[in-house]
Amino acid sequence: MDRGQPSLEPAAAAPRASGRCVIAPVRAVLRLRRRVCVLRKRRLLQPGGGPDVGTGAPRPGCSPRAPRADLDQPKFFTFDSPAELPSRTPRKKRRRSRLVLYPETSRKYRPRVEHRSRAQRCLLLLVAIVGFQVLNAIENLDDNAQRYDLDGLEKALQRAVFGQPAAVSRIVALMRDYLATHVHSRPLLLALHGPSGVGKSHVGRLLARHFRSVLEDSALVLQYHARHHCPEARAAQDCREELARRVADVVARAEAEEKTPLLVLDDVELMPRPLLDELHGFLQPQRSHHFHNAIYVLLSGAGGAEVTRFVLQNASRALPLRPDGFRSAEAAAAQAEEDLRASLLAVLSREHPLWQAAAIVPFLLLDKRDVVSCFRDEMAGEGFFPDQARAENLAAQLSFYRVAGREFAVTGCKQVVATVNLL
Ligand SMILES: Nc1ncnc2c1ncn2[C@@H]1O[C@H](COP(=O)(O)OP(=O)(O)OP(=O)(O)O)[C@@H](O)[C@H]1O
Repeated sequence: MDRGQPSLEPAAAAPRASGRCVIAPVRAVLRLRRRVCVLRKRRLLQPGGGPDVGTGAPRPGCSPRAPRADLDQPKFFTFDSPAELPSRTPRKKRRRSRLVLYPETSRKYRPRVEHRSRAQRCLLLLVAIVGFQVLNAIENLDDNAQRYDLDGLEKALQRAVFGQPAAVSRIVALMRDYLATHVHSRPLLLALHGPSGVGKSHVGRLLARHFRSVLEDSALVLQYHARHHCPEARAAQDCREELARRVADVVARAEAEEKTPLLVLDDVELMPRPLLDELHGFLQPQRSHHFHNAIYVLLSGAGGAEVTRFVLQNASRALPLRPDGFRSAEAAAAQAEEDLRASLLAVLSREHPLWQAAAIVPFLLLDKRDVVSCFRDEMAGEGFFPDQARAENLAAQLSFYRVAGREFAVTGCKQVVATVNLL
């Protein structure tokens, strides 16, 4: 740059004495630089002085500490630093934001916006939906338990049925499990088996009464007595068709009302084989789905001999079949009942395949104490004072199996009604 402008001061470039041959050119160069800087600054300060006007940028070679207005400005001290000077150019007026007055208790600043990923939001939504559905399902199940009042049923059975606590618990537990879901792949088939007079029909009647009251439609409860509805004289095929029609009517009606019907079939041991075949057909998966939503209770004396033998063989154990509140006794009773069910299932399955699909509930022999309770209950029902001594006297007239110091009624409470009627 310096060498590019030698013509600005030609006199300075004239040759001098030989001792000064180095200093003279340097001085000339410095003088030239200073001169160029002054000229530039003047040019910058002129109005409309070219494209560089107002940029304020010092050129290379000129002192950065010398602002462009230095020449015209008075030399006195200010607090403005040189760096602040360019900002003195007229600024645009900024609009003041309106002052917002917040109440004392509220937030005075905007909440921080948290950036969450979309996947996280979707996941949260999914969790909320699933949680809502689970709650809804639990509520529906609770509704179902309330609709059929299974707690009430359990209490009623425990109060009215003597000597069969295990059977009552099992019946209610199976019903509770079944009614806990709305959609079923097959009906619930309860098979109550035991000797005569131990309360099978009694339980069947109590169940029918309970379901009639909770379903609020007596047509959704079918009570079929083989002895009465299909006596020996009647053709088995007619009975089969009639049974099929009655069951179809009940399940179709229950489907329309979105309820689970109850079908109690008594004296099943007297049923001709075609009727058992028909019943077996109701359980098949290929049947229309409304046949799957039903509770069948089959009452039968078949297997009664096995139950009697089992009870008498186990009578010497410390109340093995009567869970009277002791944990060990309960465990022993549960195991004994499991064995009994397995042996009954083996016997009954040989008779008909229907029983393989059934939940077997054994009804045990009643002991003397239970028979006395039956007498007292019947006496109270008939308007007599339920005197304990009198009930014991009446019970003593019945026949008992006497094993290991215990007494089991041969005919259970079967003769109780007839005996009390004679009083
Ligand atoms: N465990 C029991 N608790 C209360 N009462 C009972 C019990 N067992 C029988 N009874 C009374 O005896 C009567 C006859 O019993 P139930 O008809 O239930 O016997 P069952 O087991 O069905 O016998 P079967 O197989 O001969 O019909 C009932 O009406 C009931 O009053």
